[in-house]
Amino acid sequence: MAHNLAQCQVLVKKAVAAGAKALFLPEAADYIGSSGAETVSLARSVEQSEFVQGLRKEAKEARLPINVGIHEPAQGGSKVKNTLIWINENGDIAQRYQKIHLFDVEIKDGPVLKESASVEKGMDILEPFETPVGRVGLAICFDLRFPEISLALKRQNAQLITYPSAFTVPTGRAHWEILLRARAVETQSYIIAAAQAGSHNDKRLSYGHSMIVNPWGEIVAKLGGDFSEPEIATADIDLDIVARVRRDMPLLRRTDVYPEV
Ligand SMILES: O=C(O)CNC(=O)[C@H](CS)NC(=O)CCC(=O)C(=O)O
Repeated sequence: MAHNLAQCQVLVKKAVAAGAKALFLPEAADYIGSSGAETVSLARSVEQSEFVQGLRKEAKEARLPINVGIHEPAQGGSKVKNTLIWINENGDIAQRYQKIHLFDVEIKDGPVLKESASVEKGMDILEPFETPVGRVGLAICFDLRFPEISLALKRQNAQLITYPSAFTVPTGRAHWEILLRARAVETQSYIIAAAQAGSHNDKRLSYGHSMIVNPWGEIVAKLGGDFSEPEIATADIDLDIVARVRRDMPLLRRTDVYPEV
């Protein structure tokens, strides 16, 4: 966790140097455990987490809002929450989202993961909130495969939607870009997808390819999948483009035919 904090501090420096108004870090940026038991044993409350406290300090010193995926202990102690927090420019934790969809897969000759064994599922979509870069809606990684969340966030006037992730390599290769661009086109929003890249331990490898997609579905910034040091992708967020795309092509829902989400 100390190492991950140091990596994130490199990213804060790079974001400040680039003149960024906000920094979006990946899912589970505090650590990736090599087993469910390890993931649970490492979880700390935000007050007790050196990782979170360290980032709060960075945010405050740089006056830079930071969105970051972390683990928190769930009630009872046998599971964790896969949480995404918004640390504002004063260093305060202003928003919190708990991952709704948990990644349970058994892919032939590919990853076998059962997130629900160690993670408690979230029960709520968080209402989008105002930030210096626009109105942000939060979702995490596997949530990307469920357009209902992004549509609900759009209905509540999100202008940017985040998908901090640690995608597996085979599923990332097959689906990452197409899903992110689809969510951008459907919601006519900016999609910010900060991704973990490379090897975590013997068992886990992440796809990387962080991306920022504009409301027309164009990739406006993109990173690779292999790094010697942490990298940032930057893009101008132009809320006039959000307004224009929505005005030029209104996507009026037929909630008389299908349910509203
Ligand atoms: O394990 C942790 O501590 C952090 N959580 C994750 O990395 C999660 C659960 S294993 N990863 C995903 O949801 C990948 C989804 C994915 O790869 C896909 O949808 O294809």
